[in-house]
Amino acid sequence: MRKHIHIGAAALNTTPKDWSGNTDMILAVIDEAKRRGLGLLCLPELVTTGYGCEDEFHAPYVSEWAMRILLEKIIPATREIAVTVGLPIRSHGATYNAIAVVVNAELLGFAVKQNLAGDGIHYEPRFFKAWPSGHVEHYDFDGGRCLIGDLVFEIDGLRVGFEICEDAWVAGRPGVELAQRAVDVILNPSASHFSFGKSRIRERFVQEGSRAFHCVYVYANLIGNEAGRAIYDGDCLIATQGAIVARTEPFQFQDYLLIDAVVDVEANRVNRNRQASYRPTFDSVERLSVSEWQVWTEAAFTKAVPMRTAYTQNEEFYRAVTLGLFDYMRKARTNGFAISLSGGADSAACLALVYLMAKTVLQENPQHPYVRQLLGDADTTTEALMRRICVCAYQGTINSSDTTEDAARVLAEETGAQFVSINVQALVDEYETILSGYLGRPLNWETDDISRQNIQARCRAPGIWAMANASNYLLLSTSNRSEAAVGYCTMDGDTAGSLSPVAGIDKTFLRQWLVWAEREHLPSLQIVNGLNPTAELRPLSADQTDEEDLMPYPILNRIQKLAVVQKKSPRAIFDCLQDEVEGASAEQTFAWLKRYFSLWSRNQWKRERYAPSFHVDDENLDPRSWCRYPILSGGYIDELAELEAFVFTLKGN
Ligand SMILES: Nc1ncnc2c1ncn2[C@@H]1O[C@H](COP(=O)(O)OP(=O)(O)OC[C@H]2O[C@@H]([n+]3cccc(C(=O)O)c3)[C@H](O)[C@@H]2O)[C@@H](O)[C@H]1O
Ligand SMILES: Nc1ncnc2c1ncn2[C@@H]1O[C@H](COP(=O)(O)OP(=O)(O)OP(=O)(O)O)[C@@H](O)[C@H]1O
Ligand SMILES: NC(=O)CC[C@H](N)C(=O)O
Repeated sequence: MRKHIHIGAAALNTTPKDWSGNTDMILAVIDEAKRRGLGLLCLPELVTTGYGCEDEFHAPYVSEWAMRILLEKIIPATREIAVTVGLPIRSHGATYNAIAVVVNAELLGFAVKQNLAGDGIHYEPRFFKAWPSGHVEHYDFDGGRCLIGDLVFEIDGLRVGFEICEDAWVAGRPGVELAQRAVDVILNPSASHFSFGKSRIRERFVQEGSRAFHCVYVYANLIGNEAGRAIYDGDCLIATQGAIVARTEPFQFQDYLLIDAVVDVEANRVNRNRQASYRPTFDSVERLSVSEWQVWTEAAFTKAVPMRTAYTQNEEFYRAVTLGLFDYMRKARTNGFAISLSGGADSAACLALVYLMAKTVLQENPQHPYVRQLLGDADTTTEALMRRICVCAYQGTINSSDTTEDAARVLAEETGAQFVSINVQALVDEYETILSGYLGRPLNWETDDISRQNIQARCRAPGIWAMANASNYLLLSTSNRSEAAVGYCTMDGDTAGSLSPVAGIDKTFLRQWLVWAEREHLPSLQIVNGLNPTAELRPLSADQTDEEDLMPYPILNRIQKLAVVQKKSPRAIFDCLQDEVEGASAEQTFAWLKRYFSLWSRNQWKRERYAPSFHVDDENLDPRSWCRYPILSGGYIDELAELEAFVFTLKGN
């Protein structure tokens, strides 16, 4: 009875060029799929090499190695199952992003990506060429020949086509053509990074693909922090007749996730048949078929589809970042994290995220091999894990307050992290003496403000670095996106570190997230949440605050969004702010804009030097993954001069 198929999708936590690690996971998930009785399994794109190999895709040996793994390890493991496996393929002197279709230990051919992802954090056109739609040819490999290109694969009468990740995000998606070629199944092997709310977009095109194209639509994504910056949520989906019938629970601390469903292929065929708009394509494309083994199943069971946890944005943030931190820690082969803990919001957020990482992994996968490697067999408490993986240091000067020290200590205690309080004033004095000797005069705050602030910030770097080195920890740099926009940080001071967990998110979000985290997880954040953000670098009597030095954070974030995301000119932003900000005079608005644009353009070099950060939305400022800006530029001098002249006219002069 050729009616139902048992089909699945898997998310894998791959690592670029971890040949044996990736292969072992692929073999394990194929094994599991066979045990569950699946006929067809879809794996993510470029799963053999890892998606994020960057310029290594130019190295001929990388595609050769992936091909060798496919032929020698993966194909022999696919007896009595059909599996799709992503790998780079060389042809016509170029590299293509391809999917091998392997059925019952036989290579049927390769489907190839037709729409490359080249926006945002994606650089695929740098590595790959797009395959021309409708084109098919022969591909010779060591020991064989098969077809490659825009193929429909016929497996035992089941017609299978592909949309490979970005293919499904474009207006002219290949699914339209595939539907006219009467495919029963569209497989979508993806590597689609997390950003806020993105899983709902995926759900929409998967559901809609299955409805409009009258097919079973199967979507497989990566899971985890693959290569450092992008985090994958592990979204896998199966839909038929416009409804989701299986999906993964996202953000899991697992090597792989597997979902499966038994679906009625015939029901889609009946629907297509009755559709007046269906116009079969009588194309000349060769079809491939195998018949020795049955892809069809006798089983016609349906399973209840588990509801996906509906995460709020605050939950999505911590789930993504904690998974990002955990994978970064283990893939960098380190033992944990060091944090210079000030009692302020940014470093507190970093510690809270490490704590939530420890708590979540212990709740959801206490036997994770890396956790066991760190803890041994005995301990399973969050506090025990935190003690093992995290050290925090408060580093006071004469400008530090008791309140911030208290905030830091109490928070560290609640998380279970190791805590030390150090006074770095003696170091500050030494460096002030050196500078004063060089200048030939005593220092004072009127003339030496920036130097004196920065000496303090820089005196905090060596100690915490030393603690990080002593335990093979990663030093977390605590900068947030609002500070990054205006370079409100001391290079080689508070920017010191190897990973910036919160540099992808703005201060306003972080502050409200900390209020949520206080309520849901860490009551001791109450002290932190009661403080006004301050660098505490000037004497306490100066009552320094970030917003006094800069501007209110909501204004800063708004300007940043209008300038960076919407690409508006200073003049256009001036008009927006005048409309939006009640009571702000033209002079005040101009002053904010002048400060923002002068600091933004002056400090691109700082953003270039930030430690790697995680991508969580399309307002990211990371120049290496998202937001390009020249290091040296005109500094908005002409734009601001013109705006200032305009503001002058408003005064009626
Ligand atoms: N294009 C370019 N390429 C390379 N270097 C460039 C440059 N433009 C300027 N520079 C150099 O940049 C240097 C200035 O940068 P840097 O030394 O970092 O110092 P700078 O940006 O001048 O001052 C640091 C600021 O960050 C604030 N801060 C510091 C620490 C913590 C916090 C907090 O929020 O807690 C805030 C502090 O209040 C102050 O406003 C100068 O020596 C200048 O020559
Ligand atoms: N007294 C301190 N002890 C330890 N680290 C400090 C101290 N003061 C500053 N730092 C380090 O410098 C970083 C930058 O300070 P910044 O003021 O930007 O952040 P914060 O203090 O965490 O938050 P907020 O800006 O809300 O006060 C801190 O996150 C922390 O890592
Ligand atoms: N790998 C890809 O093709 C990803 C592109 C797609 N727009 C996404 O972000 O999900």
